[in-house]
Amino acid sequence: MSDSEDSKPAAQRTDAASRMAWLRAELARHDHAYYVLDAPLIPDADYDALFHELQALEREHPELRTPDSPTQRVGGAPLPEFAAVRHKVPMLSIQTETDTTPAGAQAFDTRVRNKLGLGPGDPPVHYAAELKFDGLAINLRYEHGVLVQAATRGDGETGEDVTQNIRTIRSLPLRLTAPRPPAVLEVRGEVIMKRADFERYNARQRARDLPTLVNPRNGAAGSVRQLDPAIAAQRPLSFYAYGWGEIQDWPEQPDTHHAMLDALAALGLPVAAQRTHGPGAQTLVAFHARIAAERDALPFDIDGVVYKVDSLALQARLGFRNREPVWAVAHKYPAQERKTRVLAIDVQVGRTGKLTPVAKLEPVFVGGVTVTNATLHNEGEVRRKDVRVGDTVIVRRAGDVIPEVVGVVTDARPADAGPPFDLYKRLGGRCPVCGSAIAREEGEADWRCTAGLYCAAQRKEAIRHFASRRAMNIEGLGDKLVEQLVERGLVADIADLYALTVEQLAGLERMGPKSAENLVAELARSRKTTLSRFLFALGIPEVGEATAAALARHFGSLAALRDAIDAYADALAVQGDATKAARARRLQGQALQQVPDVGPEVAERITRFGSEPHNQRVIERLLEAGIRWDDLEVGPASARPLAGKTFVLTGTLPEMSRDQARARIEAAGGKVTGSVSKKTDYVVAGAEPGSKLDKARELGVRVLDEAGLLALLAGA
Ligand SMILES: NC(=O)c1ccc[n+]([C@@H]2O[C@H](COP(=O)([O-])OP(=O)(O)OC[C@H]3O[C@@H](n4cnc5c(N)ncnc54)[C@H](O)[C@@H]3O)[C@@H](O)[C@H]2O)c1
Ligand SMILES: [Zn+2]
Repeated sequence: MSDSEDSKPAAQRTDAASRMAWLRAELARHDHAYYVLDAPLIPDADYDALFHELQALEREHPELRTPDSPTQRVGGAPLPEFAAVRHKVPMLSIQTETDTTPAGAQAFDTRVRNKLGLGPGDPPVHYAAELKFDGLAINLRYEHGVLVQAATRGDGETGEDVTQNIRTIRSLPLRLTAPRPPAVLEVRGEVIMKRADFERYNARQRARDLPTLVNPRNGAAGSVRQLDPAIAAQRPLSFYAYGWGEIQDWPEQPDTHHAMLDALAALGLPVAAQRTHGPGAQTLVAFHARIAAERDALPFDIDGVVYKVDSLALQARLGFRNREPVWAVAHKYPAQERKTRVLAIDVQVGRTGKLTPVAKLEPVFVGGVTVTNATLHNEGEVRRKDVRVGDTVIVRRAGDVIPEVVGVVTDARPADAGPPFDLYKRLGGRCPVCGSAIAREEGEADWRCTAGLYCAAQRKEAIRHFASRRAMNIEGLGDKLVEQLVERGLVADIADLYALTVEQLAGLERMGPKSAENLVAELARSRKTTLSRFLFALGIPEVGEATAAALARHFGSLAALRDAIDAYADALAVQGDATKAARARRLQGQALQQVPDVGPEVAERITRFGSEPHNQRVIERLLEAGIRWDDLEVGPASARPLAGKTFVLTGTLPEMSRDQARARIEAAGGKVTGSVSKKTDYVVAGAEPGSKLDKARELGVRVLDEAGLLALLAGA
């Protein structure tokens, strides 16, 4: 028994022993989730706190340290699906400086100087400083300049062979650029996912209502350890070198860390530009401060900076302790992920009407700011993550990205947690800003408010779009002015624009009487427009310039388009279709879907928008304000071969449904009526026709079968 053990009360020791056992088990559980499954259960900061607590207890009670303690190893077990790679030089961890103030750099310098036996009068030690990337450590083996193998760190001794996946990283040279490369050069560095690539990937997944990546680190680790290289190839990854392993036969090998990195860069390997080297702790303190200021603007996440003794000879003298180099330390920044509690889930209406669930949080300091709201993106995401009111969640804020909830700590769900999130129920089907109906198209991830012309949340955007050059082209109605008009209550919707007076406008910031007069004249001029511009200007979701033009060309007048919308709304409302296919067929026959480029989704969007009473009222008021255009002669004559002809349909056609036949006749300019008279030009008869066929024969009206109708439609 050691003296220290004797001097401690027995009770305290058993407490420590049981706490340490618990910490070991807890850390082992988190290691498995993090390293093997790539699915962490808690934020890194919490993990680090547990880890440091265990380290401190082991320092205090060395006799209670066990060989299987997580402090005695690095990383996690390799996945059995990958071939094992035995590292020639172990891949170690790195010591973390817990003090996040400049004193952290000072403490490292002091430790190094003491170990080297340097006194206050001795010259400063030179250091290299670089970024601490937050990704997955990889060892790249180049033999005679050719990449032959890539391996993960694994448990430090044995990693996984991930060569196939690593080859998909575009920025990695498969061959080094040197006339006489080293016989063997193992390059070590981090595979990461840049923030923009991560956001883009997740946005795409969200739009398709598919699972997203938790954070860039997990994205990188998960992609590299993906069993299917084709999937890995779809995930955009990057690599940065920061070290090396085995080296054979490299005559010009430099003798400092910073010169080694320069040499790696010269060989064509990606090395981050953010690094420095110089004498003493002040070099490190300055670098820590500089990178803290640049952190948000970096294209990737970092969790700190790394300091290394620059001279490789001194590094060798300092050596390793506890599987960590004594000559290096990681100095962290405040965490970008933290735990907190969900107080409520609100729904926000975006400027385009998109409804976004937002978690109201117990305030938490993360990524350098206090966060009280975090986006949950859309209903599908909330359900996949199963976020509920009362839950403890992990919140992430990195760079300038909006804070988001990355996951739930399910262990911590209270008994009285809220029910699974249901956006429609939560809102009672109404927009929380304007009370209009909300809708979501099939296959879409987002719910939307349907009253784009009326909803206060969408006001500014609606006016901006209405006035834009390719819409109503109202010159002088810039963003700043739109803000003022809305904020001062002068304009609530686009129809109000036409009631603005010179006096009202002249009172606004940066508006003289002259520019006020000009704007009123511009507004007056804009009243004369085209149907296509007008439809585009309404900002109907999914209706861009091309679709607006197609609608105008097809229907020729607003009245005709309204009829088509009414008919579509009726068709949508029909209940009791046995199958999806039957419903799709019924809608397909509708006039709206005969417009080029207008499929079922767009037709439904147009219908929702056009049937919304608030929107209708705004359109009425625009017309009352004098907006006008010349209706179009619908289509060139060749496109309307049935103009002026009247049809009656009877019986079942072999291919087309009756609705489809009717829509195609109408699209070609013909008219379909219900009963046969002398005015009827054609009766189209299918199988089991009724009395209409007899009537046609009686009156001598021409009778067609489906083939005959198709020939007419084709203009024959
Ligand atoms: N949330 C969890 O459940 C959980 C579980 C286990 C580990 N972790 C986290 O993982 C980290 C500890 O794991 P670790 O040992 O992989 O990493 P570490 O923080 O101990 O650092 C060592 C690693 O840093 C990386 N690195 C990045 N830039 C470097 C540079 N310039 N020079 C040298 N190395 C650089 C290397 O990949 C190296 O393997 C901690 O941040 C911890 O919070 C979290
Ligand atoms: Zn609304």
